[in-house]
Amino acid sequence: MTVKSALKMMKPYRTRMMIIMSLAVVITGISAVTPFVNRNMIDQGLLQGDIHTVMALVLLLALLQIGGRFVEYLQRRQEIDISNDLGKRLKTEAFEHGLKLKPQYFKEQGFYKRISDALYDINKIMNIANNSFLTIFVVICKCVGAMIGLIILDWRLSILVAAIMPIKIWINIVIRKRAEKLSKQLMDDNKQYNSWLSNILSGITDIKLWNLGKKITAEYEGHVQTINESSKRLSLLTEKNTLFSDNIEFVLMNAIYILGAFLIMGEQITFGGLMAFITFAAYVFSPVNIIMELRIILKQITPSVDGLKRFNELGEENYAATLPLADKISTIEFRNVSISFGGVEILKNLSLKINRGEKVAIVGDNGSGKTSIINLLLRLYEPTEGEILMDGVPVTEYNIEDYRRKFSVVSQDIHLFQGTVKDNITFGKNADIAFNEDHRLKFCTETIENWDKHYETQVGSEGTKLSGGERQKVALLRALYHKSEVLVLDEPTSNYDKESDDEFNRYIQGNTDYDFYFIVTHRKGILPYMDKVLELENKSCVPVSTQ
Ligand SMILES: Nc1ncnc2c1ncn2[C@@H]1O[C@H](COP(=O)(O)OP(=O)(O)OP(=O)(O)O)[C@@H](O)[C@H]1O
Repeated sequence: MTVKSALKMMKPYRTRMMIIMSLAVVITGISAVTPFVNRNMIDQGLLQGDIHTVMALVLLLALLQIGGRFVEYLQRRQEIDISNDLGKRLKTEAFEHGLKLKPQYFKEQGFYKRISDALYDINKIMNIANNSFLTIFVVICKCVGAMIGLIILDWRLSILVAAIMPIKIWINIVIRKRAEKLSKQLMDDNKQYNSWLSNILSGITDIKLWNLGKKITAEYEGHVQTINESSKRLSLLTEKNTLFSDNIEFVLMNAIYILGAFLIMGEQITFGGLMAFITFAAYVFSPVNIIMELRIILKQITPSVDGLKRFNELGEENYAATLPLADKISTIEFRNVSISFGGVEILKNLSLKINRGEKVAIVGDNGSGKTSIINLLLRLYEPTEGEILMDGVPVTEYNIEDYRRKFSVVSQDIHLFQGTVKDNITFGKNADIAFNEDHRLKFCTETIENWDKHYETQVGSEGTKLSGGERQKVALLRALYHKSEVLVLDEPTSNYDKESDDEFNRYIQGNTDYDFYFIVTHRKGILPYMDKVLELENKSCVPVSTQ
């Protein structure tokens, strides 16, 4: 993360940052003053047997301590607010960016994996904020304050304290390098686990049917074990850092005692001065330790910062275009369109032109590329070569949301969201469902009206409470409810019973609600009602008779 991008990220929090820094100045003052009060309390109070001075200075020390803690609390509050808000912002932005990504990025890794990887990276980065990254200002101020106090108390002992710093920094550099490597390993382990889990979650039924439970559990255990080992190595590294730092401090303290003893004997420092020095040397060390640990944490998040950067750089679909689409589309054209997957060509040089009012069926063998044509039309796939035009303009020049608004779609793989049938049809619009009056749709609406709760029936997770045919009927009603110009149906009746299929064909036959109809089908009954039937053969389309 560059300093520039970090500063840009913190821009909305300028006021809060100012508050944090002002509070830091107060803490610096308290840190600088406290050692002197402590020394005077010992020299002029304790050693002189002056109880009044002791009482007064102890009270002053208590006030400084309580005041300092309260200021730190106020500061921490600001920090938590910033961290929460920043976390929410980053996650929401990543989620929104994820939704806008070009569909090609979900081919190899599904949406869940892409998003969960990005959210994992954000959580890692936010770790920094939660580990009081902002407090670094305060910590530095505190350290500087205490250092000034120590120098005034005794410059010779202060040199001893300062001499230890390069050793601590050197250890830290070594540990940081290792931390970066281990963090990358932990991140890769977590991402692999996420990928595995997203694949498993969607296959629970098959896991049961094929008795894969034991195998999957063993795989799960393996993933958890790998992650545990990586995080253990990382945690132990932090512990090693603490171990070395503590021992160095221990040696230093003893050196201060010895040098301090000589200084007291030479009457160059008072007893109270030495005690105050030793107590407040810790004021210097604990901030230095925090800063060093933060440097390690910074290294730990480097792979996540890089990962998030790569995610943010993935291209989005065209949401920016302002080129208006005609209210009524006249033509849709595929011009020399080819598409390949992993070097395997599925469609080659496909050209076709559909005019307004035409009903088009696409037929062909399994895997011949019918759904690919639909996905190209819906801009879920991009042609490897050639282009698709709407009213003579390449579709890529239109704003993606405006473009998709032109389509009412029933996909081959229907997804229903958890909720009621009505939720799934209207997407939360509180309007009445008026299909009931359309008699041509009775084959769909009657199915739903026969249920106890009609449109209020719960569909279950991914629509599992409904049968395959019922799901297709709900999906058809959804497409019709959000009526637009182009009706796209990809094997919409593959699970229908014979009667419903016939009714559906009759519905399409008499229907003029849409300007364009694209129907992918293996069922021949609908073909006589189509204006054009295109058969996919040898990676291209050939018109066939509609009879
Ligand atoms: N996202 C993808 N990544 C890789 N290969 C793909 C992808 N989408 C489609 N294919 C491949 O392209 C070919 C055509 O697939 P498509 O779904 O278009 O066929 P289809 O004619 O609709 O088949 P079906 O009648 O079985 O539904 C298949 O061999 C499929 O494996």
